[in-house]
Amino acid sequence: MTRTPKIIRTISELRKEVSAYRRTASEEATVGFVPTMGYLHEGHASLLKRSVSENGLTVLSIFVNPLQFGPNEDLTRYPRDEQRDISLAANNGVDIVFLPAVEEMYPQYPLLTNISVSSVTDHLCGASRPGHFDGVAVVVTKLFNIVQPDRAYFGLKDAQQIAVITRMVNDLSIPVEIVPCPIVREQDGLALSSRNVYLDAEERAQSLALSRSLAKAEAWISEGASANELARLLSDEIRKSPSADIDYVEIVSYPDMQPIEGIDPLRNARNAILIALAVRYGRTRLIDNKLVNPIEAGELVCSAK
Ligand SMILES: Nc1ncnc2c1ncn2[C@@H]1O[C@H](COP(=O)(O)OP(=O)(O)OP(=O)(O)O)[C@@H](O)[C@H]1O
Ligand SMILES: CC(C)(CO)[C@@H](O)C(=O)[O-]
Ligand code: BAL
Repeated sequence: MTRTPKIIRTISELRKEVSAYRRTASEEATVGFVPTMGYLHEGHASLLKRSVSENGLTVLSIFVNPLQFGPNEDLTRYPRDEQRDISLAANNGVDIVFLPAVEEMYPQYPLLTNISVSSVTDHLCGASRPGHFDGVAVVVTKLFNIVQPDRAYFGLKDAQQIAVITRMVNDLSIPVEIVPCPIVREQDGLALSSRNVYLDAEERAQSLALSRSLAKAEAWISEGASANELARLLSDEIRKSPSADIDYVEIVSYPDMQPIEGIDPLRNARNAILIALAVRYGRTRLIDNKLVNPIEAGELVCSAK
């Protein structure tokens, strides 16, 4: 569905548009929201399509949030292409693209307010990117306050992010339903990510080690691997790509994100388990994951509102 979206850069104008929609639309009409950092790809498009199919109004935000980048991370070189993003939004039926400048979002910088979700951030990206999820929690809360959506759509590629946001929304009674959406992959298995553009041809070829190792995980679990053995098998498989620099390979419960203890072999687990990877190729850090027993995970993570 093609539609020319409204391009909005200020909080006040965005609020005005969404209120006008709510005033004129029927009572059951809902607002769907897809927060992103732009440089959109088919993973983002899948979230937009889902929102457009489930809501009367879909708002896409594009904002590279400085609060969630560490001092040595890629904030300044993060890929951007506003015109291409607006075309992708139009091709997917988005009604409003919200494109605030940093000064619009954070007129008083640095902020004096922080939101810190504990425990679910102890491992994986929470441990390897200190402060990252505080920055995500602040910007997502701020965006929720601006857009006031009924539903917000997030990709399971960032599974820990969904766990953090769902817990925050439940803890703080933020009135929004969090909708987790499946990981979209290239045909050869690489999870789509804006950062894939950083990879040179050799790194791109080697990066298949992430999805290849995850594809083997189910067989290793059926064969009786424990969590530690599975982590070792995955790491050995990833290291077959010689430039891989493993940040983490972790097996945790989902969505509480705690190391698996007392379940051996892992195939005896009845609750959802997340197998999560972060691997560097040169200057590019890639993440990927696989949910085991995902039906339980779906029930657990969809509980907000
Ligand atoms: N391959 C994918 N499949 C499904 N959803 C995705 C995929 N990649 C990103 N998303 C989701 O899109 C939303 C916005 O993510 P973001 O703009 O950071 O894109 P990204 O490709 O993950 O970027 P990055 O390379 O910075 O990790 C998040 O909810 C994220 O989980
Ligand atoms: C949710 C988000 C847009 C917040 O900046 C970001 O973390 C992302 O793109 O996943
Ligand atoms: N999708 C994750 C955003 C980040 O890496 O900062």
